[in-house]
Amino acid sequence: MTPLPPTDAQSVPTPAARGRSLTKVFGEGDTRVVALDGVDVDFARGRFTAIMGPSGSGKSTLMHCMAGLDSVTSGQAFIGDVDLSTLDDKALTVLRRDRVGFVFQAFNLLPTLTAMENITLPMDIAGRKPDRDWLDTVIDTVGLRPRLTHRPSELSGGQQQRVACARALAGRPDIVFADEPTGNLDSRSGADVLHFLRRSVRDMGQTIVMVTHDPTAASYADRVLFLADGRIVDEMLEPTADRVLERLKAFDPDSGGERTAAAGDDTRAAVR
Ligand SMILES: Nc1ncnc2c1ncn2[C@@H]1O[C@H](COP(=O)(O)OP(=O)(O)OP(=O)(O)O)[C@@H](O)[C@H]1O
Repeated sequence: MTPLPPTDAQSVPTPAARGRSLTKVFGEGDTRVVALDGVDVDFARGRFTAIMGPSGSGKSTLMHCMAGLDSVTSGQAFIGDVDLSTLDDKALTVLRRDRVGFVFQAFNLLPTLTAMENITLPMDIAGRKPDRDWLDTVIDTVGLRPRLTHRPSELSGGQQQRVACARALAGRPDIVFADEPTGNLDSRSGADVLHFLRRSVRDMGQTIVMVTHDPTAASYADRVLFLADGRIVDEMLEPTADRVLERLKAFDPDSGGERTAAAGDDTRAAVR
C-alpha cells in the first residue's frame, strides 16, 4: 500500500526556537517600560536571522528572553519543543550549556587558555567529549588551524572573535545567539566573522540569530526582523545593505520617513 503523503503539519519541522506572545516589562509605575510587547516569532532551523531596530526597541531583550538569559513577564519562549518557563534555574543552565551557543560583542575568551582550549572549554566543563570531525570542520571553516596554540593576547580582534564563534559552534547547539558580534571589529575582520557565520549556516546547517545595528552585517543574513517599541514591525528576506539602510531610515524621525513604512517589494509586515 502506498503510504499517504505527509500533511503540511507533519512536513513542517519544528523551528529551532520560537516565541509566543512574548512580553517583558521592566520596572513599575513611572519607571515601567514595556521592552517586548506580545512578540510572536519563529527561528527556522538552518537559517540566519538578523534583528534590527532603533536603540531601545527591544532587540537585546528579545534575544535574552529567547536564549533563557532573562525571564519573560508573560508568553512563552521555546528552544525546540522545550518551553523555557517550565524549567528551574538548574535545568535552564543545562539547556543553555548543551543546546545554545553565544557570541557577544566582547569576545569573553579566557586569557590563560589557548585558542583550542577556549573552543572546547564549554564541553570540558560539561564533561562532554567533542565530536572530532565536527570540531575539525568548525576549526577549518573559521580558518583557525594555524592559531590553535595561541593565547588570546597573541591573536587579533577578528581572530579572537572567530575563536568565540568556534566555541559557540563546537558543541553543535540547536541555535546560536550573537549580540553585535562585529561591534568591536574593523570592517575587514567583521567581514571575516560574518562570512564564517554565514558559511556555518549554509554548509553546516547551523541556526543563527544575530542582533546588529550594521546594515552590512545584516545583509549576510537570510532575513532581517525589524523591531520598534517592543514589536516586530517588519521582515525582509534576502536583504541587501542598501535596502536595510533604506528601511532603517523610516525609523529615524529626522529622515522624514514614517515609523513603520515598508521599503522593499518583498518586505512583509506579517511575521510568522
Ligand atoms: N534591566 C533593565 N531594567 C530596566 N529597563 C530595561 C532593562 N533592560 C532593558 N530595559 C529597557 O527596555 C527597553 C529595550 O531595551 P533593549 O536593551 O532590549 O533595547 P535594544 O533594542 O537592544 O537597544 P540598543 O540598540 O540600544 O542596545 C529600553 O527602553 C531599555 O531601557
